[in-house]
Amino acid sequence: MTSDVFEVSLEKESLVFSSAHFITFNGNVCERLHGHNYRCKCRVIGTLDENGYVIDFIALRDTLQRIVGELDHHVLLPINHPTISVEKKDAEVIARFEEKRWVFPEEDCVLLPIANTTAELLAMWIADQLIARLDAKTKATLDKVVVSVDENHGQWASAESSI
Ligand SMILES: Nc1nc2c(c(=O)[nH]1)N=C([C@H](O)[C@H](O)COP(=O)(O)OP(=O)(O)OP(=O)(O)O)CN2
Repeated sequence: MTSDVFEVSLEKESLVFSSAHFITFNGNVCERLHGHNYRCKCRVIGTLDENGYVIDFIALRDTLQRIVGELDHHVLLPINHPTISVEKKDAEVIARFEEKRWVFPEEDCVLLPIANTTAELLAMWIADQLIARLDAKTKATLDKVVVSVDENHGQWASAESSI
């Protein structure tokens, strides 16, 4: 029996980020600012390179670790939200939703080009970052990346990106 398609996956204790966020749901319901100890894992599907790898575990691990490290201990804010506005001004970030207003030091925030900081959209952003940051050589044999984010003890959401 032969196989043309292989998969590697990473699920490690170190792939965590503790971040603050709030989302809206059902139209105009806006959560209070709160935090999660998020966990992240990924799967990469593809063919084998000359090493017999889909991708080097080490390259994948270190790249994903850097991405989640950039989210760790930050406030995550969506810049493509239809009704939350996010503005940078004088080294601060001001987020507004209806009558509510939050002001944070700019250095404490990560502004993300997504519509809501749901676990699904965080997973999508991380998958896109992972693909963008893996170098062209490493990406040569990859077909698909699946990133999963856990918001709260087993509440996982996943995003699948084809390359
Ligand atoms: N499919 C999704 N559903 C929900 C998401 C999400 O990202 N994707 N997010 C939320 C909220 O962010 C909510 O804050 C989730 O937090 P959680 O702490 O799990 O909610 P609870 O308050 O019910 O749990 P506690 O254990 O009491 O903190 C909702 N749904």
